[in-house]
Amino acid sequence: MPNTTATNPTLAVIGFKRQLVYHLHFWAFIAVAPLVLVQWKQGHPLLSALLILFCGNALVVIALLRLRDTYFLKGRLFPLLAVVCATYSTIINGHSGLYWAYPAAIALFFLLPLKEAIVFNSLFLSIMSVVAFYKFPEADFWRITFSLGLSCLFAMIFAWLVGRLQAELTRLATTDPLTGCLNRSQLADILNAQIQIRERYERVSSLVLIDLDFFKSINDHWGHLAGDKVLKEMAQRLRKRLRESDQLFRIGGEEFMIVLPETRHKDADRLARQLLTSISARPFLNDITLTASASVAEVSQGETWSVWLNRADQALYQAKALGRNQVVNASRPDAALQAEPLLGPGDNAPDEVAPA
Ligand SMILES: Nc1nc2c(ncn2[C@@H]2O[C@H](COP(=O)(O)OP(=O)(O)OP(=O)(O)O)[C@@H](O)[C@H]2O)c(=O)[nH]1
Repeated sequence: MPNTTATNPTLAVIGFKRQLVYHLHFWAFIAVAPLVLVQWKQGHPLLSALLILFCGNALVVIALLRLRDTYFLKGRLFPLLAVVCATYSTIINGHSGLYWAYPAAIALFFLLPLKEAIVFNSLFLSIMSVVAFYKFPEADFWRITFSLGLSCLFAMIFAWLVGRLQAELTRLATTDPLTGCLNRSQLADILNAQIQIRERYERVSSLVLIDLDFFKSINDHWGHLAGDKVLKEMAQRLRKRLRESDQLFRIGGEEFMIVLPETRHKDADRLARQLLTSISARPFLNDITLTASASVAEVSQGETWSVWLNRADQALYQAKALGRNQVVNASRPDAALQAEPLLGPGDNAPDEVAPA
């Protein structure tokens, strides 16, 4: 099965799950395949048939993962068949069948979503307890119930912690630690999703780029730590004005990007102007007056995410070249001529940045 390096955290998680499914099916097949014959020879054709089903499913999943890098039913058939085989084997074989209940219960936590695995395992544990109660002496019934229950509990704790670790690592890999905004790792995926909505449903999205003006002079004048605090406050001010569905990225030192789903350039342009006003209207850290430049680009038919972003980038460059503290709309070919400066302290030269 392909083991390529993932290009973003989401793909890394998907790759991890595929590897897990592959190894579980592979080693379970190796362990269980000989039992088909053993059970057949011992005169248990039904169990032998169930094991054939289990091995057949494992083989198909292994082949699909090797050849197409995909599998079906989210790997649910494996744990389902495993618990059925283990239960039936315990009923007809006694202790020698019971040994298989332990790996089956643990596999449930590896392959199913946590809540589903807990429900499924509780059911499995109850059935196995009933079987043990009728099949074995009372002391064994208690031993089996507690040891199987403890195995399930350990597996559940492990799966829960791995899930939390995975979520935390994904959060760390996809967000900027300073501002909490998304970083560039998700950029292509999120822009591509908007492009697909545009192509499929003809619903347009826009993106806004915002870059603080003369930010270098803030660092030079007030120090890097103050610069960091300004960036944090900037993200807070932007976030305050955005909807839940909008996505805020920090894509460069003092450059932010906002993806606005289902938003035409006219509305995006209005929002960008309001955002620039919210930046220039009130000093940062109570003292530092700042302006920003922005560009707006509505996604066009047939363009790729990099072309879309590049259009916005060019427009932002124009906004800077035209004197900053303004919005340039990338959708208009004559955007440069129509850019309108905003009122505010942005007319300051870099060395004029001073306490308000
Ligand atoms: N404090 C702080 N500064 C940063 C961070 N990332 C980038 N910078 C600074 O941001 C400044 C960006 O400078 P420039 O690219 O010249 O841009 P600018 O001074 O804003 O000028 P214009 O964009 O042309 O208006 C540099 O001084 C960087 O060191 C950061 O995380 N924290």
